[in-house]
Amino acid sequence: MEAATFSAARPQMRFSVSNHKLSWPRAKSMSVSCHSNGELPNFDKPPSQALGVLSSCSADKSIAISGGLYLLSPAQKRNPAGQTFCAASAAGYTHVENLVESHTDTTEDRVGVLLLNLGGPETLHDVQPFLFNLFADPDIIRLPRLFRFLQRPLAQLISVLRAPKSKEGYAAIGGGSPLRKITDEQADAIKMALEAKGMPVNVYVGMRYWYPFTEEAIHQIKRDRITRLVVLPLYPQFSISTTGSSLRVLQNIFSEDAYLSRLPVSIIQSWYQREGYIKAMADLIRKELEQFTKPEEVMIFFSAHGVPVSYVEDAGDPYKDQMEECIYLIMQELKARGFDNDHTLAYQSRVGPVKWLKPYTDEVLVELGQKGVKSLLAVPVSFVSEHIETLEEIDMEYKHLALESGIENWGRVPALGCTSTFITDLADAVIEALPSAKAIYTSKSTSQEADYDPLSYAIKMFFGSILAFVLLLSPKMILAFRNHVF
Ligand SMILES: C=CC1=C(C)c2cc3[nH]c(cc4nc(cc5[nH]c(cc1n2)c(C)c5CCC(=O)O)C(CCC(=O)O)=C4C)c(C)c3C=C
Ligand SMILES: [Fe+2]
Repeated sequence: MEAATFSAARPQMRFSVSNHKLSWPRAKSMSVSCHSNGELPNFDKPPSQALGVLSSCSADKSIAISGGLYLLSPAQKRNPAGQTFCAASAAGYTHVENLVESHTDTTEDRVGVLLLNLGGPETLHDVQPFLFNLFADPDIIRLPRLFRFLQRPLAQLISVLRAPKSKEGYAAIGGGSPLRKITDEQADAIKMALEAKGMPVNVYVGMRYWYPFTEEAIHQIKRDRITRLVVLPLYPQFSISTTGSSLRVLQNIFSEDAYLSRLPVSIIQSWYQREGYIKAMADLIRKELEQFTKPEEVMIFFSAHGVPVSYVEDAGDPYKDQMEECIYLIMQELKARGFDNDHTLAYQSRVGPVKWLKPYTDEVLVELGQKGVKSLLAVPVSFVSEHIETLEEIDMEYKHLALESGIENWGRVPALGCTSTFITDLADAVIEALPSAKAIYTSKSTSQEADYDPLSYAIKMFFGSILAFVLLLSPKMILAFRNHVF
């Protein structure tokens, strides 16, 4: 097994970021190329300030890259084609081989589109290691720098505590997440839509916490000798915890690789304001509204995945603003079509003992029932595919709660999936972003020494685990982890 080969150098690099906005009072059009002059990456800032600036951060990369691989058996480290995609060191560090060291101007143009998504466990057996990968992500559990060495022991502990509740949820939706299958279908549909528009592309799927991992997708991009790349996260709104986290993985891989650092790349950081997406959402809502006997009396209930309040208030996550803007645009579109329904936004799926964005979906449902609302249409607004949060949490838990609280007529808008207006719009987003793809310039470091010392790592793991157990094994914490919190 190889030890880590990360250098502590901070390369200079440049990513191109596209952001296409519709009319919204607070929205500004943006299409920028950001430059980094060796500053540390700052996903703690809104993307307008921080995204597109991808430079190396040695403190984070061991966690971010290895997070996806820890606990996997050698067999699991292979993609379905049987190729080893990353070699994990004893410490869980990864090293992406330099398969292609350079591409020249004479190379034929081969466009790649990299879809980023969260990933989900495919079987119940995958649930705990999937949860480990999620909680080992420093963009999901944000520990102060001093306590970063606790990230992995904490992730281990929390994933074990959370696994039984998660397994129940996945068991209820057929024993695993449908996210991989749906994302693959979306990838095929985007490829076909782009081909139909005269742009042949290879589309890759890179998941953050389960197969196919982002590292695998990048490996394949290198094998295919892609010459221009568009990165398209499948999250309409940007959050540090979703798109930000996946971009951090890319940042870590790209900063270490000669080929990737020269590859022209364009990142579409968010697309909640795109006309095609807004119209596709309005189409789905209209269709479901018309299923009710009295559509005009239905309250449209937008339910978004929450994030901890500290992300928005302390770290400047634009997620909440973008969510509100997105809902404003959807409602404007519905109004233009003659639908003047009441609507509300609440946040679901909170986990852990911290404050999350309010209002909480479960609390609002009860309040609405008490206020006499009789018909309600739930709209999952932060996802574009069905998964545990829609199929189990909304369709089972929230529906049950709503009916119990006095709501009589319940409906739910399906996730966009492969809806043709939506896929066409994503294809357009790729076409629009491609011209601004820019190479990432990096001053490749000559020093390849690893910042990994097995003894100090073992000592930290040992004491960290003890501390984590002492801190976390209070009855209140365990309860928080086991139930809807963690
Ligand atoms: C916009 C989408 C999402 C945000 C923001 C987000 C933040 C976030 N999530 C957790 C913890 C968990 N998320 C889990 C599943 C899950 N999360 C999203 C999307 C967002 N998460 C999706 C699409 C899924 C489902 C994946 C699938 O299996 O299909 C889970 C596991 C399920 C469970 O046990 O409830 C956890 C845990 C945190 C802590 C967080 C922000 C900090
Ligand atoms: Fe989540």
